Amino acid sequence: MQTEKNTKKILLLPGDGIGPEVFGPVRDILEHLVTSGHVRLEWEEGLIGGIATDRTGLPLPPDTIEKADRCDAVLLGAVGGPKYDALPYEKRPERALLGIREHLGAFANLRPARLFPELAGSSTLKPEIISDLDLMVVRELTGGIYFGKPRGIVTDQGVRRGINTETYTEPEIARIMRVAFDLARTRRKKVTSVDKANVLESSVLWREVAVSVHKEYPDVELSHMYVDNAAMQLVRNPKQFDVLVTGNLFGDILSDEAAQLTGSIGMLASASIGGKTGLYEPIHGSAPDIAGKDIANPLAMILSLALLFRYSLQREDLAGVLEQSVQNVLKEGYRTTDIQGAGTKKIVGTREMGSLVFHELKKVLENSQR
Ligand SMILES: NC(=O)c1ccc[n+]([C@@H]2O[C@H](COP(=O)([O-])OP(=O)(O)OC[C@H]3O[C@@H](n4cnc5c(N)ncnc54)[C@H](O)[C@@H]3O)[C@@H](O)[C@H]2O)c1
Ligand SMILES: CC(C)[C@H](C(=O)O)[C@@H](O)C(=O)O
Ligand SMILES: [Mg+2]
Repeated sequence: MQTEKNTKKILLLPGDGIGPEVFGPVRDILEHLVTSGHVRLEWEEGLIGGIATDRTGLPLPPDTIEKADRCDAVLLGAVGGPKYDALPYEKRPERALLGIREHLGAFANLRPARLFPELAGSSTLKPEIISDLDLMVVRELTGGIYFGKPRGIVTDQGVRRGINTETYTEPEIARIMRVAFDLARTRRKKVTSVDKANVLESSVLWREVAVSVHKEYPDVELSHMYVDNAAMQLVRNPKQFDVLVTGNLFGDILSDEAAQLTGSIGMLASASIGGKTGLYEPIHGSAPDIAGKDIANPLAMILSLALLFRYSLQREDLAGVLEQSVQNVLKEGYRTTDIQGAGTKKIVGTREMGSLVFHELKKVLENSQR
């Protein structure tokens, strides 16, 4: 095990709904890693989303931005909820999420869909379709229709019109392509670029830039797929994919689909990198339908912390320890309700699952020191 020379700092933003619930084990894990001397780390907490609006009037208060700016990485739970759905766009919790991604310059969102073998019987897909699944969705995160202008709702001669703009510049496409090709080099060397180039000019440019950046990566295979076909292929034969690179909106949709291949959306972590500070969050939302019931799956949150160790703190060893701890708990047959299926020995709640992983982590660390 390595130890850190300098103390690193991370910002914890639990957010709304199940966010604070799935965050439960995070502090215990961090505390233990620090007190046992495995990492030199400090953390502070901040407000984001609906809870920030409730307490400060703003979904992304300046205090949160200031804290993020002094940190090496940000770990976020989830934002949003029905209470805030009627707010104007600028005040909505989701706006804060886009705001912090944009502020940090975190343009490359990595969403790894890897099936733990123990969960082959938990997905709604047949085990033979998903066994050994290991694909990476690389989603462009700070551009596209999420940020394009003009946007808004205007009234034209008494008729209301909602407007959003899908727009990508050549440099925006080139940099996300490089992230995808670089990642593919560490994997199975296959990139599938997903677009809608049969209809959208932004996708025509996307494809052209993909082809041109590919010339720097002759050792990586590049193919193109229309997004409607990609959505179908993901459930027909997902193992054909290694790295899928796509724009903001397509990536949002395809990654929820990919999550279900791994058993549940409660399993899929994400890393948003490329800017000054990495942002780590599960891909799921605040799940108002199950919030407060102690049934949410905390594993995507814990696996997001693993990604933080991997990509922002360069601690592959600790990322591996966390992933191993999750796997060991699954191997013992513990499941939250969303991943119950073949191999389940006991259904546990959010808190119990978190504490099982925490105790397993202590064991894995002890064994690694022997
Ligand atoms: N990154 C984020 O903060 C983020 C992401 C997506 C949605 N949202 C927001 O969350 C709110 C709810 O959105 P939604 O319902 O479309 O998406 P959601 O991801 O919150 O929930 C979708 C479904 O998945 C289930 N689910 C989600 N996470 C789970 C977990 N960890 N364990 C078990 N089941 C889980 C939920 O119960 C629900 O049935 C909205 O306000 C939305 O804008 C936030
Ligand atoms: C809540 C929403 C703004 C967000 C997105 O669309 O990026 C979410 O769905 C996600 O996948 O992180
Ligand atoms: Mg989403």
